[in-house]
Amino acid sequence: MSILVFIEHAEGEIKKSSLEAVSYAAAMGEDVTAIALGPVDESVLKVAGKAGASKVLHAADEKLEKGLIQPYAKVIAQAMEKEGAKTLVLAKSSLGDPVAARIAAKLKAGFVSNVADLPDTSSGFTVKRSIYTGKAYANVEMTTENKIIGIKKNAVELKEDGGDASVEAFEPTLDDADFAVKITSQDKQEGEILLPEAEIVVSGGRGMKGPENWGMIEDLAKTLGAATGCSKPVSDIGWRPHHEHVGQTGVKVSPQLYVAIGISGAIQHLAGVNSSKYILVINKDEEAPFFSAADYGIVGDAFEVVPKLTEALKAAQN
Ligand SMILES: Cc1cc2nc3c(=O)[nH]c(=O)nc-3n(C[C@H](O)[C@H](O)[C@H](O)COP(=O)(O)OP(=O)(O)OC[C@H]3O[C@@H](n4cnc5c(N)ncnc54)[C@H](O)[C@@H]3O)c2cc1C
Repeated sequence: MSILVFIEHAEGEIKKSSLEAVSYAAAMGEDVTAIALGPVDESVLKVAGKAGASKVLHAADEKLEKGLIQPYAKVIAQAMEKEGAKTLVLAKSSLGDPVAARIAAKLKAGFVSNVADLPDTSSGFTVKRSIYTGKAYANVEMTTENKIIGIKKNAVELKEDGGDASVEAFEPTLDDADFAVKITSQDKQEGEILLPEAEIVVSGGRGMKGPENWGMIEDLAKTLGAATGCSKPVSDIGWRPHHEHVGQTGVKVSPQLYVAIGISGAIQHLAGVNSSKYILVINKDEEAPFFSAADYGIVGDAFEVVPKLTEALKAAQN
């Protein structure tokens, strides 16, 4: 019996969070089949093998190009039935969660999202999910035969030592009613790294004193290939656009590295960043609360530290 993993792709690549989901399923010790929807090159899908999938089902229909909840749920449920898969694993995402909820209703499956560790099967089937914006864990027992597990970003080690997966065309049964809801257009910020997807985020707070000083944040971000973010007051005052505001009431990020510059570390800000793998804090006040959430800290004036850091990184890159 195999585990099915729904993999999302964008701009000709499988999303890293989906590859983490494949690695999670492979670590469960069963054969892993992945499923990808919409047009994408076969060579891209083969990469799922490195993370642990033996096969990728590809429903290449152009109508599945954009992530539509209803048809996606139908296709993935059909794939589960075809493969005899009782477990579906997918990355927790704005697409994955509603698709999973719909499949759960269809297949009478239990669904737990934001899972951060492998299931404990010593007595029953219990998964550990991250709650309270990463501040605590809940153990959840799943008693249904069909199970859906949504994986928290950055919680699982990505396996990269497998071979290529085989790719098999998958022809689902769909009808016009499945496409009753259409995405008519999608606008994306151009030329920037999107904050929610970024692997590295460089954020500035009120300690930056004014918008005229953001050049050094942008320079550091560009050097690191990072997206830029900010604290709420910074966007409230209009120093930075609102879509950069990180925190409880803003964007929640889960990058590999979050660099917080001149941000105090209020609980509402931390709520948006504590899923980051590593946090580096630069603050001139050694008592700033952010230091207790940091993996690395530099106590110093941002106006001295940041240009030196950027310079050193540029020198190291050359
Ligand atoms: C309901 C509610 C929701 C909220 N939601 C959010 C949210 O989503 N996101 C969010 O960010 N906030 C949110 N807030 C606001 C939050 O409580 C804090 O007020 C805010 O995060 C503080 O922003 P800051 O750290 O940029 O500014 P400050 O608290 O003013 O901190 C500035 C920091 O910069 C440091 N500093 C000053 N000069 C320098 C220098 N030269 N070099 C280095 N460091 C320097 C200071 O030591 C200080 O630690 C919310 C508040 C409420 C009540």
